[in-house]
Amino acid sequence: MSKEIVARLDDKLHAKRESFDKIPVVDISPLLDGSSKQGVAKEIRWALSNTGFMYVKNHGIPQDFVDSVFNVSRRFFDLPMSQKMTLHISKSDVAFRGYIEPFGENTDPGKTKDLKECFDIGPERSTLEGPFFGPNQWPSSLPEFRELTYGYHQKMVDLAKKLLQGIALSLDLSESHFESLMRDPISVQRLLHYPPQSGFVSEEIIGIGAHTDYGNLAILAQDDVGGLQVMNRDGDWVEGIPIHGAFVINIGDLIQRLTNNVYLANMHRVVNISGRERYSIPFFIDADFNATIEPLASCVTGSNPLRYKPVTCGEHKFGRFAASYAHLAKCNEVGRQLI
Ligand SMILES: O=C(O)CCC(=O)C(=O)O
Ligand SMILES: [Fe+2]
Repeated sequence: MSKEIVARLDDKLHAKRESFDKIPVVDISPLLDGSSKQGVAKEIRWALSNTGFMYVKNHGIPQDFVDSVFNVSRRFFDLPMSQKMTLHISKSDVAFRGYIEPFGENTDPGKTKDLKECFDIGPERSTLEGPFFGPNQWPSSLPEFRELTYGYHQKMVDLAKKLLQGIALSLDLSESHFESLMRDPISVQRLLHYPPQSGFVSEEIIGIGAHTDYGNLAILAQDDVGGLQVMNRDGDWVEGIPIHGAFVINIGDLIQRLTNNVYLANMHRVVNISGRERYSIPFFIDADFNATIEPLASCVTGSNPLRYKPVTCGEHKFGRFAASYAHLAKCNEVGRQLI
């Protein structure tokens, strides 16, 4: 049965479908079980320096657990708006936890309003300690939500640390290179919902505007709806087609800075014209708030001269948050004084 076309895309929103030999799918079991860490590191290097993003499979997170987090996420976003707004991110001060409504965060603020709605969770604290560290907000009407989503967050922290061991090896660093920068890292477990768009769709409003991720690494679980577009190193938009059981891995700004652009933080965006609701579950891991990130000497050469000054993780991340959150626009200066 042919599918009814419900949306027409602005030319600027087209993405091509790359063959999979150009978007590597890396089996990371030899990294996790230690049988061939260097072999996986080699594949990671190829992926991140050529295409710039990759899928990982055999990551050890059971699919039925991922599915149960998708289920509870759907139930959360189905709650009435008035209930979701009681958990609004602005109520968590600068801990940045809770619900973000459509257009509440715009990741390409000069160009695009983001239609997505989100829920953010981070490392649990009993009181506000400073930017990115404070109590989470939990929906009282979904008692299982907390255990499932926070459990998923914990598993993602562990997986991200393993992936960063592989990334360190891929850069000829010791596998523990990132440990001293990540004793108590900033991390965000996010749930996302993208309503479908119909009619004429332009860059002005899409699921999530073009952006790079801010930190070290993102691990993304997506449902089977599709709509993720990733820019490859040639500057072409390509479809990040869902692969059942695999995660999409994106490098964030901090790894781009660390590697002096040897690995690029890919631009990506979401355009959901499938006619279906789309859900995704990205996890972001950064470094410690005060960790200084500067280019590795091994990545600075005659043909690739030094591109970045040192920056602290917290300073970089806060700046990107302040630029993209509607609720922070007015308190940008106030927020900055808290750093
Ligand atoms: O939903 C997706 O597929 C991508 C989400 C994303 O890029 C983000 O939250 O930073
Ligand atoms: Fe992203």
